[in-house]
Amino acid sequence: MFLFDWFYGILASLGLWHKEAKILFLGLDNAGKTTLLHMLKDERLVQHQPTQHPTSEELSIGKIKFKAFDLGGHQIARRVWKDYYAKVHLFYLQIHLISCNLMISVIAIVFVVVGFSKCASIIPDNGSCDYLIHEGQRMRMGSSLITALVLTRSCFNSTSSHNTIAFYVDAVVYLVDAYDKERFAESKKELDALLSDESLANVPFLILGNKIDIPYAASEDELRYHLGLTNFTTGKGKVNLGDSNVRPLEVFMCSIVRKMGYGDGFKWVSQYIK
Ligand SMILES: Nc1nc2c(ncn2[C@@H]2O[C@H](COP(=O)(O)OP(=O)(O)OP(=O)(O)O)[C@@H](O)[C@H]2O)c(=O)[nH]1
Ligand SMILES: [Mg+2]
Repeated sequence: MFLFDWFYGILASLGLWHKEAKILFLGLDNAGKTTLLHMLKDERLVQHQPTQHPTSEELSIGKIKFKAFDLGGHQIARRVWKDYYAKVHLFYLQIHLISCNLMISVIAIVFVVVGFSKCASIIPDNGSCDYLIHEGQRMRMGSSLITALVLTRSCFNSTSSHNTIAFYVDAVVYLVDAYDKERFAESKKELDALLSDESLANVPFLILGNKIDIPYAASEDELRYHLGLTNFTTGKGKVNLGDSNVRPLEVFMCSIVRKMGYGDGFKWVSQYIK
């Protein structure tokens, strides 16, 4: 099978069967992310509803495991993109009960439970608790968290520290609808935000200009120009960027429905996945 061959060939040549590569599929709504994911998964062209919730697919071919994350592209969905690549600040909060008024303690505990209910983990440990808080979730905890901390300060002795780790992303595949010229500026804005995010510094970006089967879709040069990439792409084919500290970035035009173009793109990006 053709798709099997090129996919296996790309990943096998890189030794990716030894690890689970994490690739994010990003881009505006209607760009074709889910269509691509399913085309890679089972080579089927399916009409999808707009993606409401992030999904991931383990693409397992032979011994190769490859995890692709399809994050919806509409405006609300874009807010969670960061949760999938941002550096994670782990807040380490150790709380010891030191006193006090039972009523305040109970209220404090309720607020703590509500406020921290979305935390990554809660590990009871001899009367103290450690809370690991995901940076992306921190904002959403809102007032109950603040109230919890204020209350706990009054009846608990707490110490906190935090350190930063990063979720590792191997590559970003950024899809653009090459026919929808009116939305190039919006697409550029989102792309610029991703490219300037320090959590994604040095992560290879494959930009796919999709839907070139539609007459009057933008050409590659046109797309590069509108995305502001004219002088920023790093070259097709095998380009060794090893010691240069330059982020690999390239534009490939494709038509997912016609099964053309994206294979070259994946082949290109795979050389930069360590
Ligand atoms: N003509 C054409 N249409 C395509 C192509 N790829 C995808 N589409 C169509 O574009 C529309 C949107 O595709 P989706 O894969 O749902 O887009 P998405 O990026 O996942 O969108 P959200 O889930 O809203 O973020 C669908 O109607 C697809 O059939 C292509 O190569 N050519
Ligand atoms: Mg989708």
